[in-house]
Amino acid sequence: MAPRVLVSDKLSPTAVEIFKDRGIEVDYLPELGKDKEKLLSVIDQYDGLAIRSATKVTEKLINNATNLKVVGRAGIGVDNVDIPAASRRGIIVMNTPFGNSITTAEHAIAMLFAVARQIPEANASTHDGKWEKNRFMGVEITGKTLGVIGCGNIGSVVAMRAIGLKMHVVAFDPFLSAERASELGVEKVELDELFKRADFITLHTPLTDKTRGVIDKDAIAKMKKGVRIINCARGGLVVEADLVEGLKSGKVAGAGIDVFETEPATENPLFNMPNVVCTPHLGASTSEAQENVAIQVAEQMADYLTKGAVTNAINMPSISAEEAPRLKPFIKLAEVLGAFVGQVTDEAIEEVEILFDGSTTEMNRRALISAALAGLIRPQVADVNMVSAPIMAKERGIILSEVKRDKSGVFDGYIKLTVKTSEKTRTIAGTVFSDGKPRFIQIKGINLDAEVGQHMLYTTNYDVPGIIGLLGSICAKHQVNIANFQLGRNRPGGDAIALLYLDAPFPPEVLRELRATDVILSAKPLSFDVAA
Ligand SMILES: NC(=O)c1ccc[n+]([C@@H]2O[C@H](COP(=O)([O-])OP(=O)(O)OC[C@H]3O[C@@H](n4cnc5c(N)ncnc54)[C@H](O)[C@@H]3O)[C@@H](O)[C@H]2O)c1
Ligand SMILES: O=C(O)CC[C@@H](O)C(=O)O
Repeated sequence: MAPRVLVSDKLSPTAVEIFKDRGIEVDYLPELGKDKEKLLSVIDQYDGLAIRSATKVTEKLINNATNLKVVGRAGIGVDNVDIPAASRRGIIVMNTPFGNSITTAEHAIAMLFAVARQIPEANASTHDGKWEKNRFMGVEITGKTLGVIGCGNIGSVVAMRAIGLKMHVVAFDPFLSAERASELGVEKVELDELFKRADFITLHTPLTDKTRGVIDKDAIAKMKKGVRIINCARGGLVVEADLVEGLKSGKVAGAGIDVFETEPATENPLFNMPNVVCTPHLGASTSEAQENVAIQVAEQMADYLTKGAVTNAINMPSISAEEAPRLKPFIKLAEVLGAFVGQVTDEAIEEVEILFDGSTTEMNRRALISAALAGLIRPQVADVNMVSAPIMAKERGIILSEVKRDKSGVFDGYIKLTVKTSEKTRTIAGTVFSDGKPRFIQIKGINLDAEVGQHMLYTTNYDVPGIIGLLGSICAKHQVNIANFQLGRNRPGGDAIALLYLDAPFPPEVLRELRATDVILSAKPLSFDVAA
């Protein structure tokens, strides 16, 4: 059945065309972004949800979205999506990190000029026929210092434009390297230094616990008298009540505000204050940017829904469309290795080590680790997937480590999983053969070459004569048909294991009989999803 996507915000029609061209059924219902109840009632019909900022992807919506696999944000900020809730449900959240950066940077520069020259108020007054030439005395921006808080994609474009306008740019961004700062021609400073020196301040960080309220009354107190503040990033970065006070006192000479603490902002203390220029979250609103983000989000969502490729996901490692075919069998391998250990483990898992040998070191290891964790946790939590598994592992306090090693054996590469619980340490290794199918190549340190079957029985036993006969006769007595058999041992007379391939799940009463023998140490039925 073709995947179904709902577009619940206003997106360029190109996105709809792309979905259709890629064989995806699409419903374009932009009014649903503002109609929470209706959206809640239909969301279970969709595999994908394409949004801008009006749709709020809340935990409640996610809980109703029983088929949803991907949320695509045509834009940058994903603060309208409950990412932890989506991740717990295994839903990928993607954004389009570059498509509207230039447009938003240009809006910030437009705000800079609008506030420097009071253009909106001068415009309104002139339209009113007042000709108030003396009322609107502006300031030049040439030679002035611009303080950029957050020098990422948008902040750096703003910085470059401002340098072109002959401003001096100081930037505060804990993640800005000295090399990048010098490449951009900005001076990297601490926040207090920026407050002290900037004539204009522009914000370009995400809204996080660290950045919330970065411009408050204490920050304003540290600024130059006559500073002008621009916010085209997120409402909440500026404490609006404190900015109002700063404007009233004359400490702040003007502000350009595109984003608000509460949106849609239909009333706000900043409205109608002198030299406060407000726009209704228009930063990304150019035809070019909207075309870019719509195309990008539709391509990314279609790639995921039709090919399993993951690009620009917030909660999942990327998998390119090119690498997806080669990676897919190894993802399956990592998952079955995890699933094997997960099914034989009854105690709480404390530590997981994933060893990548040879060619697997060059692969997308984050994706492989997520797959191994998903397999490991699934016996306890059925609906875990590669998105939710790393979070669940973290929530369970599992310590995760990764080891990379050059090719060390006969295989081009393999993956080995070591799982430590309070009781014991279990190891299993596997590889993918040229037929694209995963194989177990070592269990408990015992080498073997075993395919993965849908229904299996795993036993540990003493290496004594008669094991095959014993297993065979007990199974035969209960009409359990053995399709195949694999044995392995560490040394003659030492530890041994057996893997039985069965046509149906292993009946519990037969297990009891097997465990009652004095040569079978443990017997665990296993099942694997062997579908490609
Ligand atoms: N107004 C709009 O319509 C509009 C459009 C696009 C983006 N945005 C918003 O603009 C913001 C920036 O977007 P971007 O694409 O440049 O993001 P980005 O991730 O490329 O850049 C953000 C920068 O902020 C920095 N940062 C993080 N924490 C910081 C802190 N505590 N102090 C200082 N810097 C910090 C990061 O290191 C990064 O360099 C986002 O909030 C985004 O949602 C708004
Ligand atoms: O979709 C929009 O208009 C706003 C987008 C913007 O806030 C973003 O974070 O990309």
